[in-house]
Amino acid sequence: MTTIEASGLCKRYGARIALDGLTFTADTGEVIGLLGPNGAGKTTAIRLLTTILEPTGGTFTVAGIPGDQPHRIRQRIGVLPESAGYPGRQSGAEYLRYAARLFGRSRPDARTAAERLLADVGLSERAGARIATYSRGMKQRLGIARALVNDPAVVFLDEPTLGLDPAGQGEILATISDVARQRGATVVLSTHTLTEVEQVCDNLLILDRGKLRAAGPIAEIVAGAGSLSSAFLHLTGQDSHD
Ligand SMILES: Nc1ncnc2c1ncn2[C@@H]1O[C@H](COP(=O)(O)OP(=O)(O)OP(=O)(O)O)[C@@H](O)[C@H]1O
Repeated sequence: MTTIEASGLCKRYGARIALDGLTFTADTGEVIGLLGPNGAGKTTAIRLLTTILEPTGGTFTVAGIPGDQPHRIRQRIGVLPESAGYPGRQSGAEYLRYAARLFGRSRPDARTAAERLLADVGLSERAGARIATYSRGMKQRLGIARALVNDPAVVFLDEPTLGLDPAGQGEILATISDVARQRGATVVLSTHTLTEVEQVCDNLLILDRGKLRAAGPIAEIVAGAGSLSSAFLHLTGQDSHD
């Protein structure tokens, strides 16, 4: 089932075009990578699809809901923004229980949901510890759990592995795969790390300076270029640094 449809999506800031006609679809259970160098338009695309920004052109639907109904879309999505802040004095369990209550869960339901989500992201053992004592990777996993609290159809993760060591990165990537496979959610993963894309993404969108340079299964994008890094260099003129 198609869960995201974007057609000619544009965002302008005065004379600057941050996103220039993004068109793609994504399906249930798919991890779709949004890849591109700095300034490519990845965060802008995520902000448009999550209804934080309004497009200056084009149309989209998320979870079958048209983009002009942002309140309904927000009920059906989960988001881990690029730089999420956390209340350091709360425990992970308190934070998730509160988030579940915001979505209208009863107190016992919120407790059960928080416990399950903490287990899903491998944080059960630290559930009662203050978030201030969590590592960066643990905070990111808590952020993913927070994004799942309303059982979303589509989850948007903006550079979730930024600043993590390889072990932390691996844990996040495993969590992302689980979200797509076990929950059947669509995951939109923004990154500029090619190895990450190759490990978890089914399909890929390569953006550069606001324009979509390639879209489709990784194997198709790699075909001809020999490797994803060669394809990336060819499409964006930039080295991938990994
Ligand atoms: N509020 C804004 N006002 C003006 N220009 C903006 C604004 N937000 C983004 N831009 C510009 O739009 C372009 C796309 O930015 P965006 O943040 O979407 O890129 P990105 O691919 O997420 O980059 P990064 O990997 O550095 O986060 C950039 O040229 C950026 O400078």
